[in-house]
Amino acid sequence: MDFSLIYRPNMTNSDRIIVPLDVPDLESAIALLDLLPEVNFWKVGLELFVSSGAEILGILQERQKKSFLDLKFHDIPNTVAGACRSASRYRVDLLTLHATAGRQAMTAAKAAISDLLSPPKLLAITVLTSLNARELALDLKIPLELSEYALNLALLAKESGIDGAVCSPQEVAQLRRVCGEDFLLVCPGVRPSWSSKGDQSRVMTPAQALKAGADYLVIGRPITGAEEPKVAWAKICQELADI
Ligand SMILES: O=C(O)c1cc(=O)[nH]c(=O)n1[C@@H]1O[C@H](COP(=O)(O)O)[C@@H](O)[C@H]1O
Repeated sequence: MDFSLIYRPNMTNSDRIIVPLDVPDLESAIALLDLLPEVNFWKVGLELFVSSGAEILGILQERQKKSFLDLKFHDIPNTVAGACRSASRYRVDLLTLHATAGRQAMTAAKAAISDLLSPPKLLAITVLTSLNARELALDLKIPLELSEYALNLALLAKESGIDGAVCSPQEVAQLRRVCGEDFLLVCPGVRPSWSSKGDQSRVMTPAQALKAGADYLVIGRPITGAEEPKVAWAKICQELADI
């Protein structure tokens, strides 16, 4: 099913790409912002936040960029709720927590930010895109098909009042069908045909992922690890302009 023309019609397809600042320090992050002024949506994850703190979030705001704070909270309800409230202080657009923290943690997280003027949208991580079906069954002992497990976690998040989910492009069509149009679906695990998978397992190309119903694509190393990041960015935007 092709959802790409139905969803978010006021956005260009390049507005749907989120580039992660997966770098070890603030200087490298600023260098990437300077190199890719075309990118409007950036993700700050564990590597940069742990090394450099929140300063980058202020810089993104000054530059009028959208921001996704991806700290993947996974703890007891009281702690997850407090972390979400603290993170909301940075006025980020998106914030992640793990669906496997459970219903109470997700409900508490939502409640903890509901009185804020413009709270971030909360996204629940379903099944990390680096995992494959074999690892899920043999190592993690999850007795469900991977796609069924991802769907269950997304539905649990939705029932708990969470705004959307992070999932692999391989599950996004099913999640879109079941969770509906208003549930935000963000897909990492996106690889153009000309790039390598690295540690990602469940991948699709940018065009396939958008057509399958993703709202946003997180695309990192194919752009930031390319010899010429600007060229890689332009190539992906061109591929998406053609769908
Ligand atoms: O929450 C995420 O963004 C995330 C969830 C997931 O299941 N898989 C995943 O790769 N990510 C993040 O998405 C980005 C993917 O980067 P690349 O593999 O370089 O494209 C990284 O910053 C990961 O932390």
